[in-house]
Amino acid sequence: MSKMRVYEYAKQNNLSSKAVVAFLKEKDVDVTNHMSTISPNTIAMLDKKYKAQKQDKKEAGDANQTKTKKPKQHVNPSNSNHSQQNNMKQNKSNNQHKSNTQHKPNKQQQKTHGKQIKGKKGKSNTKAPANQQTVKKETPKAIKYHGTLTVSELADKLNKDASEIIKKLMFLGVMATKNQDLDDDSIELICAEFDVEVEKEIILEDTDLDKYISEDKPEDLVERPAVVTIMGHVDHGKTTLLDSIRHTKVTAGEAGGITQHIGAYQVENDGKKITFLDTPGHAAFTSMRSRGAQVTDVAILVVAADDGVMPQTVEAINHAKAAEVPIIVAVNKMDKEAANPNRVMQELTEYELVPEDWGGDTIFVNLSAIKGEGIDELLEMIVLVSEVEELKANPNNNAFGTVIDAQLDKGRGSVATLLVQNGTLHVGDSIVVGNTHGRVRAMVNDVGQRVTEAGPSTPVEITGLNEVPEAGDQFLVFKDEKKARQIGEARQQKKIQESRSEQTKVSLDDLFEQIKQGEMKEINIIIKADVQGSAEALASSLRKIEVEGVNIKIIHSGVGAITESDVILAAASNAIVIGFNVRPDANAKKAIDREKVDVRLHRVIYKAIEEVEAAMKGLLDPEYEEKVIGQAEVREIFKVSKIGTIAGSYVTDGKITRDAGVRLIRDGVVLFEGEIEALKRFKDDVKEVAQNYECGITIKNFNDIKEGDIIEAFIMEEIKRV
Ligand SMILES: Nc1nc2c(ncn2[C@@H]2O[C@H](COP(=O)(O)OP(=O)(O)OP(=O)(O)O)[C@@H](O)[C@H]2O)c(=O)[nH]1
Repeated sequence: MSKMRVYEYAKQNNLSSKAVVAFLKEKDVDVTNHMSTISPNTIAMLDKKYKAQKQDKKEAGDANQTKTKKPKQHVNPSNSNHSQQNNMKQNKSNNQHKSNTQHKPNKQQQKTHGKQIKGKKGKSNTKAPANQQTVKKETPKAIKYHGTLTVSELADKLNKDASEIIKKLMFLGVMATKNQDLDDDSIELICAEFDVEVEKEIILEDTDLDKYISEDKPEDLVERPAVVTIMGHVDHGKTTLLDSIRHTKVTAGEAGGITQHIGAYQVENDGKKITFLDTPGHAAFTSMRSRGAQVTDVAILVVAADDGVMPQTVEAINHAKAAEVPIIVAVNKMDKEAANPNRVMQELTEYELVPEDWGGDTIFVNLSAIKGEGIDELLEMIVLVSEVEELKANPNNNAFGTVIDAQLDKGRGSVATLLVQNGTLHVGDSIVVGNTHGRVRAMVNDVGQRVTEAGPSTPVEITGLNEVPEAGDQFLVFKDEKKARQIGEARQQKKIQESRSEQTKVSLDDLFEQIKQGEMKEINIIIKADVQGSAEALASSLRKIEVEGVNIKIIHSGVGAITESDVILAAASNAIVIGFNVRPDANAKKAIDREKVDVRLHRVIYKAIEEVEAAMKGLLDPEYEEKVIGQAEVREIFKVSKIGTIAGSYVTDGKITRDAGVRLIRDGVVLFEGEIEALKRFKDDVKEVAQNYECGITIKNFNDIKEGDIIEAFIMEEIKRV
């Protein structure tokens, strides 16, 4: 038992600090006020007094609870008299066991409690005075809540101890901690246990943009252009392809042929438009998706014909698959001598991308981005796929969509490229964008022309927002300017609040809880390993783990360090990353912190498997390792009859802390291992003593200390898995 302050003890035991201080003073313990520190001995003394009392309190409390549970009994005089008598009887008999000195502060405490009750409820005279200290607050008849409640929040509402709720939950077969959210059913069950009516208030989130999106009737929907993202391995030609498409297809003569880079552009093929997002690569694609924005309809996977499938090719495939976006394979650099499109096709079959000629359904287009060959065919195929996908929108609705890019321009202020996903955006529209708002002042299209409106799948750069939104933010137009302002401001507020309460992603430690609560039936895992063989071995062993009702889904596996892109994919897909003989690189480490992604590093396959399996079964205990934090040399011994042996010591190394574990070492042999009872500098209790300082140490339940002994202090540290 370590030391604590009076108020801590009082709080833990539901007592008033005043009563505790009074009692201790009476016992000649040196305390002045609620901030005074009390030693383990004193705590033991207090326990002796109050824990015994608590038992009484509990019994009396139980009797009382029955009363409050059934309100009818309240008004039944014979009943209440009966219980009064009962309680009085109990109290009397309890007091008989106590000495006079104990009796006194007891009374004083009753008085304080009595006052509180009177002040709050004004009902104290309906209860027996001797019983007042045992009555906490009454159980309410009904409670209301919205959203969710944690165990301790529910306890507060019911005027109960969290432990009582935890106990009830245990009986219901649910293991819960104080800070755990309860689902509606559990809240209802617990309240039923206490005879409390419960009502969940549904508060509509006024800040949710979805709430304001009006549904379109099927007859109002018309075809819209596909939005395409180009992905692939480094240097396989993504940028060249984007440029090539733009130059061959952007209508000549528009804005003098000068193209603007606004983050997206549109081309026309056979009278059909296609929108290309201008940031190639899957990181941007997935970071948008992780923010809830699904903008891409079709993914073009660029694979260099002379290089074949490379690690980022695989990543891109997995990112597109995770987003359930159809993939068209563009086999690039066909002009090169070493081009081998068959090899590319062969390699991609492993990833379930099988060309139609080989019995699959993936479209492959051979091209040379640099020469502009095969571009037309690619565009045709995109149109084909988008027709199959039946991409539609209602141009007559209020516009909504996603921010593609945004920045602060010295002259123009906040400048944002928006992709309209539904409706039509007009100059002058009142708009909420992410957590900011404003009025569309001016709109410029992808070829630098000023426009007054932009329909579905059109990218436009707008000015007029109060602040700079973020890529991936959603926007929505409001007819009413005031409403837009209100919602924009409310969202800003909400964002501030949310950034305070940390977002949590799946972690192995709470996996079991989530599985149990039915939140998750599938566990997404990303594997990174040093060699392909181990990645495969790990993946296949993980897939074999069988825990009822849960599936493991390997959404990506690859060779090499854990990268930022892996982490972003994990965050977007609520996945856990397992690193086998690899480490996160610097950017990935930052992303892990930022995105709160659970990353587990292993060197032995079966350990990784065991860990996931254990987590799935809810057995994941934190692992601890011992860390020696300091040593002290015993220089003098004081024997005090009440306390035992005090070792006057000198800290030779590190530090000694009051809550550390200690070992007594004599001539290199460990004689005893235990806890510190008291750590003092002169007369004061201290939390820690640093190197080169003297101190007095008493060891709990151990007095055989001699001069020259070494006291070693150690702590148990949880092993960080990352
Ligand atoms: N021969 C040939 N070279 C090409 C072709 N397409 C791209 N390249 C060349 O390949 C190199 C890489 O092309 P990029 O378009 O920059 O590749 P990327 O995929 O955008 O690369 P990152 O932006 O680094 O990811 C450049 O030197 C291009 O000129 C092609 O069709 N044929």
